[in-house]
Amino acid sequence: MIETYEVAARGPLDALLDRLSANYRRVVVVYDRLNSFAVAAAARLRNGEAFGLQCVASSYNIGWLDPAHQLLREHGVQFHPVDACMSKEFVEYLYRSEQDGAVPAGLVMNTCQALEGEFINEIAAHPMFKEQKVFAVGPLNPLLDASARTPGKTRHECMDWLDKQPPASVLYVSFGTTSTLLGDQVAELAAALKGSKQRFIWVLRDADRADIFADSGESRHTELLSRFRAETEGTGVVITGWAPQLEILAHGATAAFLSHCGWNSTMESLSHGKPILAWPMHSDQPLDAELVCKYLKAGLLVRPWEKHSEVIRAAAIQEVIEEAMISESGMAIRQRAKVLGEAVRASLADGGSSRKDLDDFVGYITR
Ligand SMILES: O=c1ccn([C@@H]2O[C@H](COP(=O)(O)OP(=O)(O)O[C@H]3O[C@H](CO)[C@@H](O)[C@H](O)[C@H]3O)[C@@H](O)[C@H]2O)c(=O)[nH]1
Repeated sequence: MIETYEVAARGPLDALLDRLSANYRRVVVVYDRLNSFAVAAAARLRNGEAFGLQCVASSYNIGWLDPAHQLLREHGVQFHPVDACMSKEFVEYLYRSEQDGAVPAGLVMNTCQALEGEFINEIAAHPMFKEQKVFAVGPLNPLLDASARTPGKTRHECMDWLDKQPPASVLYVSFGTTSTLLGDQVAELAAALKGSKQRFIWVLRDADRADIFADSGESRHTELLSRFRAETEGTGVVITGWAPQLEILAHGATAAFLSHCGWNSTMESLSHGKPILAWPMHSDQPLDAELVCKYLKAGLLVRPWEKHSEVIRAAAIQEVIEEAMISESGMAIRQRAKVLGEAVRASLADGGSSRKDLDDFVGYITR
């Protein structure tokens, strides 16, 4: 399917770049690294250059290049073989696009020194990237303040509920846009949330198909949901549509995030100082979970990758929720995430490393 998209996208991209190239001194193409065909499209122009936008962790790059890299080993961070975490077709596509020969001018990465300094510096010095400029400009997500009101926008009703909860008391649960939990696993997670007696917001959605804003979890779980909502009324909220994730993570009542560890969710959570209960599903997520829990020490593993084909029982999930929300070790992890959150924010402020890299990037492309 991705090949079909690529074939269809090449023509319109070439046409757009030709138009821009004729009218501007320089054309800079910032492309998602999955769209590496954009490198050749930029190279065709007399005045074009391409920068890969890296939407995954730079430690994932390191693991991809050398799964037994010292930086990973030193911290007990495990890089699981890529073909154990992704479909064979997708891995083949990634290798093919890596080998198509075209080299971009550089990389713009959604990460920052405060979280991944050692890995970023290692990438910048790596022979594979030595001809390229590397800029770590993350987080790319907006940083919201704790009152979490986006001016001019209608607030999601869960935010009014969150306003009424005590500070740092709510667990936010979401698995991003590409995962669907088995019915049995949904039931176990529901039992764990109820059993833990902790406040929660649970985004129960299936993987996106066409419309990302569509309600995608309600119908499959009607029976369970009506019972669960009645049993947990006042303690939690279930959302089956699109949740205002950033606002929830920024809110002062939110204590922690039970997450699949997609890189955007990981950055969004840490940049708002919230620890992660890590439940990786596929791709880069197992490494992100290891990075957060073992390297950054700002999370707890709910499900180690080795158990990804098993249904995790309620008791095991509940144990991790309780550890994160009410134990002393959980408090230490929450405190660590808070400190990291402040460091991430400082990266974007005047004098911060991401601010400098962004200024350098803009300086370079406008030279
Ligand atoms: O109800 C929802 C669900 C999601 N989001 C947002 O959607 C994004 C989800 O991104 P991410 O956490 O990275 O998860 P995925 O959608 O699963 O991301 C895919 O792409 C990422 C890289 O871009 C990879 O790291 C992941 O493994 C891959 O699954 C985030 O910005 C969330 O804030 C919402 O705002 N509301």
